[in-house]
Amino acid sequence: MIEPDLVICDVNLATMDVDRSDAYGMIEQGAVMIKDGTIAWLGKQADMPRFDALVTPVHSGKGAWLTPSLIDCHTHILFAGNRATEFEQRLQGVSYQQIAQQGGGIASTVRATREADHETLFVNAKTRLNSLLREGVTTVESKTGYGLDTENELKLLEVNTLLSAHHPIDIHSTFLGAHALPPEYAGRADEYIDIVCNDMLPRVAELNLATAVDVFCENVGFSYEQTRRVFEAATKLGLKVKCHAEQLSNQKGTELVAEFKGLSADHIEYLDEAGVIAMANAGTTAVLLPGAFYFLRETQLPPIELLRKHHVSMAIASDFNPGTAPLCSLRLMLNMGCTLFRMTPEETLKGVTCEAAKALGLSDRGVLKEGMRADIALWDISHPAQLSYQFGVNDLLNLWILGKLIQY
Ligand SMILES: O=C(O)CC[C@@H]1NC(=O)NC1=O
Ligand SMILES: [Fe+3]
Repeated sequence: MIEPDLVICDVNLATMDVDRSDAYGMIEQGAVMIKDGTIAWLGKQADMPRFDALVTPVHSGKGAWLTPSLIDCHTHILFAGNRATEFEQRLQGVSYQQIAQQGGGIASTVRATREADHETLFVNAKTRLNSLLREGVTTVESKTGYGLDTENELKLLEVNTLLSAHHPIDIHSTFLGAHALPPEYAGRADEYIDIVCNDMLPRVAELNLATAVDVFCENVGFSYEQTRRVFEAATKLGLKVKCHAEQLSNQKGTELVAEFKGLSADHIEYLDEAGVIAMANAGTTAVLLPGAFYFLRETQLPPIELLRKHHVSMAIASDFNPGTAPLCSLRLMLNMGCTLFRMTPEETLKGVTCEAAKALGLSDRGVLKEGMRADIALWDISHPAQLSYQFGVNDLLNLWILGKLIQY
């Protein structure tokens, strides 16, 4: 007999377990038993093992739907200031280039972030995490990238450590020192990459402040060769790599991150079939970011059919950032994944659960399965497709992290 800490019954399960033949890994009229923060048993309620109902808390879902809680595998929540005035300028026809020449764009967020202390950055990020928590998000990847010098990039990683200790959401840190060229290195990109590789990365690894390293490989970011240098330095230090790749053009960043068996290639609107095949061969996950596509009014769609053809995992994330995706909602991304990218509701729900876990190199979450973390969401819906179909409806009934009920 199992002695669970909690039993959740009278529910329908969208397990997202690809080993189950039904869509969404569906189990109707199911139940879940939780022990020590993990799933001890799940299945048809009629098959549930005996337990002592007198001592075990039982939560009836009253026929609602249970899924793995959601994972936002690509965010830039660590920053100060905002770019609302730029938003106005762009609506009046001022181009990105003109704004950047005026010292706007990423540079303006870098100035504000460098001036901000730990507390300001913590409070800013906490507010954004609370918004995601209310949508059922319990794991978030948080990138650096607005410090752009050793002191400030480490400051951002220290804030991530504080957030993980003081917020229920599980934070995974990615170092993105190669996000943009800081103004003091204008025209000297190779020298800045020297600093990233020889000063920042060793400190990040020594202090164990990040689990992955990302680079913005783009004609307005860093070159293929500069990206390779960062990946080589990261790999030597035992850090996994991922890449903002093919967002605005094809710089072959995806093939490069695949060469390093990287975790993910992110954005990939301009990806070609050679890049998709490289991802398939390397097991690299595609991270699709419909929020930036929408906010930039991009017209080049990512190659969804090619990703399907070559069985490349597809995750979806918010890319929340002040410049190209000031949209702090993973549920909105579920809807945009279908509406803009023509993905199926099952693909988008996989994109924020099991595939998002894969994009972060995590194998302990994102699926309702025995042995997995009991990170679970209960929804007031009559079918899992409703999670991408409807937006803005308060349909989250309950949220558990490691089997503990979360107030949000
Ligand atoms: O504009 C910003 O602040 C970030 C832009 C953001 N960063 C990146 O690598 N791609 C993006 O869209
Ligand atoms: Fe991004």
